[in-house]
Amino acid sequence: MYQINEFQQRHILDAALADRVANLLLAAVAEKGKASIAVSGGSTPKGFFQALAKKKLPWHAITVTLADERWVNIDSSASNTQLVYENLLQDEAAGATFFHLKQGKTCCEQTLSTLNLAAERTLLPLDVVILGMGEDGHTASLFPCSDEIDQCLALDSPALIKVEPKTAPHQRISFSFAALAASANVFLHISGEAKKQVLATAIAGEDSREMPIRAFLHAPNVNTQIYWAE
Ligand SMILES: O=C(O)[C@H](O)[C@@H](O)[C@H](O)[C@H](O)COP(=O)(O)O
Repeated sequence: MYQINEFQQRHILDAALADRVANLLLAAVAEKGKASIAVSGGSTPKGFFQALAKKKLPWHAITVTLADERWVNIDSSASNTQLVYENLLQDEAAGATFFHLKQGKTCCEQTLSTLNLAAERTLLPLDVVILGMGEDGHTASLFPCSDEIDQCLALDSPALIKVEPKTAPHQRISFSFAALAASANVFLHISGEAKKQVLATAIAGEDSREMPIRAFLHAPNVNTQIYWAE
């Protein structure tokens, strides 16, 4: 399932999404004493990150992580971690805990199993998930071109998996569809006409292996809130 929220300008979307997410995080902390959020990298979320960072929230009780990360050093311009440190873990949000997806020297089985245990212990199920979407219909690092696509979408996959996209650079570590879709609050943040067309194509078809975002749009038990601006 999905709902579409359209905004005329990106900064209005950013403010509205930050308000909504702040309320959800606050409610989760009030209920459980802690909250977790997975955000996406890419070029779209910067303004949203900066708006959310200014919210007065009990950030010390909030864990921030990424829906996916590229296996690159934090000083690389391709690092989503760097993007989050520079734009979200600032201002009020500087007090949040960050759960790193790139831990250990290599992205091997041992690294993944340690990471999965730590995620299970500290942040799953995610209270809030913010997804982006690529023009090929990928979301997080659930890439249609990858050999791991079945594992990306399988309901019994581990929360964190290794993905090697064939049409995008870098080895990735990504939350699986199952782990992301287990969140009660899944958002898809996109902007521009091209993404609107991609969304229309995704909505019109069924095959999630072809466009992984479809898994979030069509699953009856997931209500994906789409935030789109011009
Ligand atoms: O690390 C990443 O690349 C992502 O998390 C990815 O899923 C991203 O959200 C989309 O590719 C959209 O990226 P843009 O916002 O740059 O279009």
